[in-house]
Amino acid sequence: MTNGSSDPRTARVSAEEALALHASGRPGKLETRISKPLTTARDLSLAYSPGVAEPCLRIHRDPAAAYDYTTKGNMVAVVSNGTAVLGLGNLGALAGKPVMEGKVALFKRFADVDGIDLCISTENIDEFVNCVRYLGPSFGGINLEDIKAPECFVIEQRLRELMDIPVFHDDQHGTAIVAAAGLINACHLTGRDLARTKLVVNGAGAAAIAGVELLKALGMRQENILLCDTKGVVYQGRTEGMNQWKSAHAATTSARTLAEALEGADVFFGLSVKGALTQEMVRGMAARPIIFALANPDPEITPEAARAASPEAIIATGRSDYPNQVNNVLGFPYIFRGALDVRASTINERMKIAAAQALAQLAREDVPDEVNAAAAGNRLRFGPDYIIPNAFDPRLISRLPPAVAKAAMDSGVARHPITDLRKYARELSGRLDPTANALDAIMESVRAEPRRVVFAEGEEEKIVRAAVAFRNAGYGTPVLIGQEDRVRATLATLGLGDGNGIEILNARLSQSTARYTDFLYQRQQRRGLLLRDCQRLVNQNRNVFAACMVATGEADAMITGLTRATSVCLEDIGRAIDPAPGGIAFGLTLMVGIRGATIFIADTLVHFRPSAEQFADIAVGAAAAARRLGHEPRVALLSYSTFGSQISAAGNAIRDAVAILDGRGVDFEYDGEMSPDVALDESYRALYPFCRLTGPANVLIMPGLHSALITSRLAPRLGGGGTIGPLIMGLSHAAQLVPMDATVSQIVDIATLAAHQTLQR
Ligand SMILES: NC(=O)C1=CN([C@@H]2O[C@H](COP(=O)(O)OP(=O)(O)OC[C@H]3O[C@@H](n4cnc5c(N)ncnc54)[C@H](OP(=O)(O)O)[C@@H]3O)[C@@H](O)[C@H]2O)C=CC1
Ligand SMILES: CC(=O)C(=O)O
Ligand SMILES: [Mg+2]
Repeated sequence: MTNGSSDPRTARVSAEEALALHASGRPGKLETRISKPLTTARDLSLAYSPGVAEPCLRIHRDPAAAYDYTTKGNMVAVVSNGTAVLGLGNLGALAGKPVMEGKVALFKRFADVDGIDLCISTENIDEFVNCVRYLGPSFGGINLEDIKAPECFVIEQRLRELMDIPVFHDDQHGTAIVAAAGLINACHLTGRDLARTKLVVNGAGAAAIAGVELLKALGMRQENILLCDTKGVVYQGRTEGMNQWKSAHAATTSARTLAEALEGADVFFGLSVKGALTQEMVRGMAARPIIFALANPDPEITPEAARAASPEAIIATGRSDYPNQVNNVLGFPYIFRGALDVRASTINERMKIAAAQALAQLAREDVPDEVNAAAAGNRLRFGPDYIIPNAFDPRLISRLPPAVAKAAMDSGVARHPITDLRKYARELSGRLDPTANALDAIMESVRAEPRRVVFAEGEEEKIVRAAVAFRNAGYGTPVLIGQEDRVRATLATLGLGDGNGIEILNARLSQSTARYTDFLYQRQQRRGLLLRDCQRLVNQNRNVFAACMVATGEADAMITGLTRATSVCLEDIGRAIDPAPGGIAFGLTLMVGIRGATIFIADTLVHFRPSAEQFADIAVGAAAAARRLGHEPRVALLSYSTFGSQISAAGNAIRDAVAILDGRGVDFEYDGEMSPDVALDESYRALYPFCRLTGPANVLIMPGLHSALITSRLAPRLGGGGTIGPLIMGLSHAAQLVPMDATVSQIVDIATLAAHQTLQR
C-alpha cells in the first residue's frame, strides 16, 4: 500500500483509492449475472417451473448430469474463516470478505471460472468442515483461503476425504506451486542444483509447510532445509510452539535464530510477516542469494533494502509493483480451470508439479510484445528480474490448464478426459476478452514513458483527485487549469497532500496567453474570429487554453468534459487542434464485457450523417484501433437494410463505402450494409452465404451519429456490460473527453488513454 512517496513503484495506490474503489457503485467487487433468457412466460416455464423439473429428475437418476444442466462444473467456492487474512493475522470471517471477493474476481478475470465467496464465522474445525461438506453439491471445486495453520491442514485433509470434488487450500498449494516455479528458475539462473541448495524458510504456517513439501518432492533435500517461525529455528527436540506438521521438517542443527540459520544459506523463502528479514541477515547469506519475501501486503524485506544489502541477489515479492511477483494468482485460476474441465475428483501431487513446471517453462520462453508492453517499457527476458511470468501474460490460460488436465488424466483422477489437448488449448485462449490485457499494457507503457496531461477542469474535486491518482500511478505530470488557491484548498480539504508533482496553471495569469492568442488568431482569423475574440477565448475558456497548450507542444494531451456538454468541448478543442493529416476525426466507444467480448462502435462523436468516403475512413480507423487493443477486426457497416433489402439514401452511402473499401484493398474483414442481426448472429448470417464476415462482427460502423450514440448508451443501461469512451480518434494531438458522470477511476483511465495516444505518434 502507499506511503505518499513520489516513487511510482511504492506509491501506486493509496488507502483512499482502495477504499473508494470498494465503495463505489454497487459496494464490493461481485454481482450475479443470469445466463439464460427470462423474458417471457415461456422462458419462465423452461427455466423454472415446470421445465426445471426435467433436469432435476435427470440429475436424481445420474448425479454426473449436474455438470450438464447446472453451473456446478464451472463454479468454485472460495471459503475462509478469516483466521490468516493475507499476512494481517486473524481478522475474522467478515473482514476477510474483500480478499475472498477478490479471489472470486480473479478466478473469473483470468480463467473464466465462476465463483462465490463463503465467509464462515467459526474457528471450530468440525463446524467448518460440516459447513463446507454439506454445501458441496453446488460446486465443482472448493478453494480454501486464508485459514491459519495448523487448523488448515486438518480442515483440508478432512474435506478431501469427505468430498468428491477438488478441495485445494490455495495459500498452501497455490503458493507452493508458484513459488516453486520461481525458485526452479532462480536456481537455474544462479547455477544451483536443487539437491544441493540450502534453503531457509521463514514461517511455518500454511504456505510455508506446503512450500517445503513441494520443494522436497521436486528434489530439495531435508538436510539442506531449515524452517523458522516466531520462536526461531524448528529443530529436532524443540517443544515450544510445535505441531506435527512442523515436526515433520524439524532439523538437526545448532542454529536457533533466523540470523543463524541464514549464515551461508542460498535461499530465503519468506511466508511470514512484514519486516522479518534484516539487511544484516541478507549480508550473511551466500553470494548471489535468492530472496523470496512473499508476505502480503508487505514483504519480509523491501526489494530496495535487499538490493542495497546484496546487489547481486535475485529478489521476488508477492506484490505486483515490483519485478518477480510470486503470487498465487499465477496458479489458482488456471489449476482449477484444468481440474474443472476434466471433472477431476481431486488436485493431486502430479497436477501440482505439472503446474509448477509449466509456469517455470513459460518464463523461459520469448516474451510476446503485448506482455512486454505491460512491463513498463522494460523488455522482459528470462533473467534475475524476470523469473516468473507476469500475471497479465495471456499465454497462462492456454498453458497451465492443459498441463494440469493432462496430469489429472495421466494420474487417473479425471472423470471427463479431454482427447484433443491442442484443441482445448486453443479454446482456452478464446475464453478471455483481450481488451483487459490490452488496457493493462496501455497503462504500463504510459508508466514507462510518463506524459504531461492537462486537466482543463482543474478546480473540480473529482479532477483534483484523479490528478493525484494519475501522478501516484506514475503515468506522468498532471497540469490542472484553475486558480491555484482553489486547487490547493481542495487538496487540503481532501487530505491529498501538498500537490507535489502536480502543476497548477491559472490561464489568466499564465505567461503563455499572448503566445496562445497569436497561435489561435493565425488559425481563426479567416474563420470569423477577431484578435480580441481569441484573447477572450484563451483567457476565459479553459478548454481552449488547454487545447492551445497541447497544440503548441507544451503538454502531451488534454482531457475535459466533466462539466461541459460534449458538443461544446468538441468545438473548443477543434479551435486549436485539427484532424491528423489525411485522417478523419471520429468517436469510438468500446462496449466491454458483453458475453466476455468487446464491441467497438463508431462514430459516436463527430459526423452526424457520414458520407460514403467518411464511412470508409471511420471503418479503417476503428479497425486499426480494435487491432491495437488485441482484437482481429470484423467490421460490419450497419443499416436497417441488409444487402439491398431496402433502398434508401443512407443505405446507398453505406453500400458505396463498402465499394470504396474494396477499392482500397484494406487488410481486415468488412461487409455491409447489414442489420445488427446479421452482423452478430450466425444463424441470420447463414441466410447470406456470400457475406464476407467469418464470425460475429466486433466493429460496428453505425449509419449515423444518432444510432451510434443511442446504441452505445442504451446497452449499458440495459445491463449489457460497461463502456469506455467515446474516445476521440484521429486528431493531430491527443485530446479526450470524460463523461459528465465519470468516476475518478474513469477519469484516470481516460487521461492515461489520452497519454497513450501520444506514444503512438
Ligand atoms: N505471495 C503469495 O502468493 C502468498 C503469500 N502468503 C503470505 O504468507 C504469509 C503467511 O500466510 P499463511 O501461511 O497463510 O499464514 P499462517 O497463519 O498459516 O502462518 C503464518 C506463519 O508465519 C509465522 N510467523 C509469524 N510472524 C513471524 C516472524 N516474525 N518470524 C517468523 N515467522 C513468523 C507463524 O509462526 P508461528 O507458527 O510461530 O505462529 C506461522 O508459522 C502471509 O504474509 C501471507 O500473506 C500466503 C499465501 C500466498
Ligand atoms: C496471496 C494470498 O493468498 C495471501 O497473501 O494470503
Ligand atoms: Mg491467501
